[in-house]
Amino acid sequence: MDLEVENGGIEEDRVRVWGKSLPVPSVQEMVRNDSESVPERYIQENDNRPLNSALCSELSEIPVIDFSLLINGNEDELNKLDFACIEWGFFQIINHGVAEEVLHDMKAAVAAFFSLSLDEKKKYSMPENDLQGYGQAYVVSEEQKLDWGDLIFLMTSPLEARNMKYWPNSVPGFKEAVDEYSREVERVSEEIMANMSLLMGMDKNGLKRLHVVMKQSMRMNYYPPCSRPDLVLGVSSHSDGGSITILLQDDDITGLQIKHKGGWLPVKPIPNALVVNIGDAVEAWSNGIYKSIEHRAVTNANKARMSVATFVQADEGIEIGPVESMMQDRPRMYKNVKYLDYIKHVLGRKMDGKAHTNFLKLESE
Ligand SMILES: O=C(O)CCC(=O)C(=O)O
Ligand SMILES: [Fe+2]
Repeated sequence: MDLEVENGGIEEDRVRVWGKSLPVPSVQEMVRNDSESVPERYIQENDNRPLNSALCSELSEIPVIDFSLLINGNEDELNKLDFACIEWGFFQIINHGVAEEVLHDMKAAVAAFFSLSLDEKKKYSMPENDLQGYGQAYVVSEEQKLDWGDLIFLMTSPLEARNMKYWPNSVPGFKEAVDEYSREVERVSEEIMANMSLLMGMDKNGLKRLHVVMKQSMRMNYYPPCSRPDLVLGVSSHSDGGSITILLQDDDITGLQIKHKGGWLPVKPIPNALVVNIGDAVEAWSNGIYKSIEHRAVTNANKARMSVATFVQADEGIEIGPVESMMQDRPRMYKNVKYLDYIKHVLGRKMDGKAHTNFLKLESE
């Protein structure tokens, strides 16, 4: 089906690949009406069920980076960041300077949105030809397994990328809370990328320059409790296609799991910390030294969980591939491709219900 869109060029392409999602029921509403049933469409194939896939044999925690030490040029902390990006692809940051109140207001804004009536939430529904709004992403067939969660996806930066018709103005303080959090996450993500740039043999602005435009979007997730958490996934396994992702999650409910040493490892929340992970673009720029790790979210029988994933992404018009400084003593492992083509590839596979592959990798050809 060809979509009629008014935007030209890249925007049109993006809408074309992104905009095919079928409408699906709200999981939150389903659970409100009947908290026991788990419809067939949500029951994962055997191998993907939370308890059937191997858990990581090590009982370890992802690295914790002290952001205040990092930005003050502490050498040990910089080395810790390097280790985290190489061995884990995931870490938590503490002492990041984002005020507790800002984190609290952001979570409260998301909670307030999801507590609106269904009719009210539907005013911000994601239409077929857009990726922004309230709903579920990448649903293309009646057979496809569905995630046990609802979401609202918003472009947050640059300002001209925002489409305010999807911003729930019936939630008092929503815009202010997102604005403030967005600015803070931008500061934090720029500092992290500045330090990664140094580690990758560039100057501090290396990664920022490669982005041309630093784009930021937020996926706000709401996972209702599930009577059979052993059968469903809040978000099925994926890696993030952007540069880095910053995740804000509930302090007291574990849901995120990451692939580590061949098994799934739960990430235990640290109150007021932020979880950071490497996306496919940084993996490619770093020539595969930094890893974009598969992750998923599981549910539980008792409590709803919320999270906000903030994606930092480069302009779709750029070309991505390993930077020179990462190919000095290592052969090229990734090819150069237009970032837009990469996004199309990733989304195309999602739309076809296929497993994710990082087609930038030369060995995977
Ligand atoms: O909710 C979570 O813990 C993970 C969310 C996530 O991976 C995403 O939105 O990309
Ligand atoms: Fe993710």
